[in-house]
Amino acid sequence: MINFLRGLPKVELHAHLNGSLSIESIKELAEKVYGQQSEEFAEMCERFISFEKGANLNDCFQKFAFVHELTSTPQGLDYATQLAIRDFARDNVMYLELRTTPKSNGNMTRRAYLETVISAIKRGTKQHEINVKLLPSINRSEPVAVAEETVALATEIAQNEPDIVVGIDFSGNPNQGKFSEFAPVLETARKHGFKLAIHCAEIDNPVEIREMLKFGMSRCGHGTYLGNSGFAHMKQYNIPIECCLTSNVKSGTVSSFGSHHLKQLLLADAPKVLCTDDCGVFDTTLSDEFLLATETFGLTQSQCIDLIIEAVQHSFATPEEKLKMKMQVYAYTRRQ
Ligand SMILES: CNc1ncnc2c1ncn2[C@@H]1O[C@H](COP(=O)(O)O)[C@@H](O)[C@H]1O
Ligand SMILES: [Zn+2]
Repeated sequence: MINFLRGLPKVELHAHLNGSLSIESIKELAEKVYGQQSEEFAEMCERFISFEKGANLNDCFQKFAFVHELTSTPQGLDYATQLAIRDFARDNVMYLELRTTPKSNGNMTRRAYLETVISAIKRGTKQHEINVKLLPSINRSEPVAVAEETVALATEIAQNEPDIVVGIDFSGNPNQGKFSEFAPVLETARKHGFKLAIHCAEIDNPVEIREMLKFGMSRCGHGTYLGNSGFAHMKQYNIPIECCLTSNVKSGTVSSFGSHHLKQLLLADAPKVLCTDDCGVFDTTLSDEFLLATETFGLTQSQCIDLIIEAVQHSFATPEEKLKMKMQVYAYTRRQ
């Protein structure tokens, strides 16, 4: 099964750039940024991917600082983006929607951050057989003014790069920030033609979940606490839930793989896509996530193919790109 899954051309719709670097790539990046690496750095890498029993989401969010340090210069960010694309391409991901929060610091502005990532995407897609889109992220734990700047920049840059900048992601620590305060800027993004991928119901917050469902979205990140009525809503409006099994279990929002809500979504025939979230932090790959789904829920090879086709449908790709992806999947299945 694992060889079939590794070879299968896959679609990754939920991947945060700074969370997606494998340990090997982090080491490569550190070599590039800092030069020769110490034993201490190797130990930090081990700590980065190890989770204490009972770890929670807040613990996860602390981990990102480690990578953010390495991507705090244009050179580091450029290299990190290329490495992330290479890692996904090596796992036979044919289409990737990468999301990342533009950050400003003494080395670069948010505009420079986005331009650096886009330039790396353009080179990465020439070097590897992969199509990559970008969803600039709004981090809910930052001020609304930052979100406004991100959406304004995304809107401007998308005029020159309409094939790359296709949507906006709403993410960050769900214990912080209020969705209602970000709704106006997300509405502006939607009016400018961006698709919205919103982290929704990653924790149990019924008031916010209601607000988000009313607001609407193109895709829902996690959806863990939507409950049966929420799942029915998503099915009615054809909004897929981006399921990230390892992320949810390691961050403690789901207690075990067997109790993951993917099971209910499969039973209800509700829209769903399998994703990694942060394959670096959670030490996984998209192929591993599919393997987990086959082992936990008994999915067959043909059901895995159906899930890829479902992801193609829910991607923010053009109709031509979607057709090309389907042909690639069918060509692979014919060779099996
Ligand atoms: C585990 N579940 C999650 N829930 C919510 N937001 C998450 C997340 N995992 C990652 N992020 C968001 O992505 C950022 C890292 O990538 P970028 O620096 O943007 O490339 C994190 O700082 C957080 O804002
Ligand atoms: Zn996420």
